[in-house]
Amino acid sequence: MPSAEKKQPAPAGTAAAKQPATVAIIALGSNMGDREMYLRRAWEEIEGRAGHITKASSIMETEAYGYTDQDNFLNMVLEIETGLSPHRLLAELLTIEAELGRVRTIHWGPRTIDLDIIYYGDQIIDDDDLRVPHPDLHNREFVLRPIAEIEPEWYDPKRQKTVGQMLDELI
Ligand SMILES: Nc1ncnc2c1ncn2[C@@H]1O[C@H](COP(=O)(O)OP(=O)(O)OP(=O)(O)O)[C@@H](O)[C@H]1O
Ligand SMILES: Nc1nc2c(c(=O)[nH]1)N=C(CO)CN2
Repeated sequence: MPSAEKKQPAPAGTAAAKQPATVAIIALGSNMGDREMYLRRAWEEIEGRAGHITKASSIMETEAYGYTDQDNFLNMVLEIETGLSPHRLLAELLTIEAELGRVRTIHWGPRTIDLDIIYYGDQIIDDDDLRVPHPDLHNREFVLRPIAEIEPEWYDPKRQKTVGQMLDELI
């Protein structure tokens, strides 16, 4: 896996010095209202409070997966370097979703913005409130394709395959 864990210490005295940065992949999706605006706002908020964005995929229009009777999504992924723990990162993403007006109604239903942690370095987390790598990512072209664009060799520690391999198997 390329550069998933960055161990070099941050300069002493900075906030980031408390914990070495970890490279994480965040998936963004929107299918309500001004979808591009929601992606842009989420991007700005992630940079401001979740970590430093190091790579961004292109924005892709995708048909709804799962609950299909809803509008098309715009999807993309961001690669970030973050000093936050996985649960702190999740808490920040949930706050951003709430601030951008997301209301949970239908499972897998329409949303102004959905933010998922797909990978957090090479960690495997199986808690009630946080599962990483995302448990359904291998079935989701709208997740695999944008990651493959920026990190095709990213190695999935659970499925023991690269993102590129999983995408090839899905399509
Ligand atoms: N990897 C993860 N990233 C984001 N949320 C997660 C993750 N694993 C578990 N969760 C939990 O999922 C909860 C509900 O998520 P959400 O409503 O966005 O699900 P969903 O988007 O409808 O479905 P899916 O997670 O399959 O895309 C969150 O409050 C969070 O606690
Ligand atoms: N195309 C697409 N379909 C979805 C998406 C999404 O982001 N894109 N998110 C879902 C719930 O997380 C359910 N279905």
